[in-house]
Amino acid sequence: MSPVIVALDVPSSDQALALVDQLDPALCRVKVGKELFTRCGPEILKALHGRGFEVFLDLKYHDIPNTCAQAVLAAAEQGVWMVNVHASGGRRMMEAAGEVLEQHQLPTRLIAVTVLTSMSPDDLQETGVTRPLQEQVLHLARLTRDSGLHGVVCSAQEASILRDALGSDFLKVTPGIRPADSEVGDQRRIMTPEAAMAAGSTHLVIGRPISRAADPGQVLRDITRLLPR
Ligand SMILES: O=C(O)c1cc(=O)[nH]c(=O)n1[C@@H]1O[C@H](COP(=O)(O)O)[C@@H](O)[C@H]1O
Repeated sequence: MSPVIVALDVPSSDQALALVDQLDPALCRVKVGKELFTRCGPEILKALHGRGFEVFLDLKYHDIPNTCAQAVLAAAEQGVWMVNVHASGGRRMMEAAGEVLEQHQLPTRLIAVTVLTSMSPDDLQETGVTRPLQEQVLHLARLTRDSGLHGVVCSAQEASILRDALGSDFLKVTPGIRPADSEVGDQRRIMTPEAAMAAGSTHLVIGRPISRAADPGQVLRDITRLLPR
């Protein structure tokens, strides 16, 4: 299966479906995030599943353990392939979320966001975290692994450090992917698709470079061609 996950960051179901109709489910999974889900709700998941796509529901839950676990359960019961929480919610929150999936024998992959790829070292410092950014990512990734989750969201710039520390099987889902000629936008820790795979990313989240392209299907095929088989 392809490591590419296309972020469907568009404001309507019609736009999301028009976009995925240009994508081949053999070449990517898709990600539904806060904008699309808040506007369209679970119906969009059904529509994407019906078109043969595996879905990463990216709502980045961060709440008390019970609330977070029940939200993860609600997501998994809709058949999504992957769901995420914020690692900064802590061990008890992550353990509760993992346990509820186990109790219900649901196969959904559960991962945790370490430090958002839009954050620079200065942005992180400003939140009161004083250790270097890569150390904070590693710290939260260890906590995530020790809490029993399947992997993390991090930037590809940290992927090799996490691969060395936590192994290749621990998922490293990396947004902030930018093909050489594309706009950086609000991302701060970026890498090209091929460099990210070489660094140890297991999955590449790609949004605007595909969704805002004149021919999203062609950009996806071009990226796929650059990746190891
Ligand atoms: O959890 C995520 O998917 C996520 C975490 C993170 O640290 N950075 C990040 O960009 N994302 C998501 O990944 C996507 C990146 O989109 P583009 O910047 O358009 O490629 C967006 O949908 C973000 O919400």
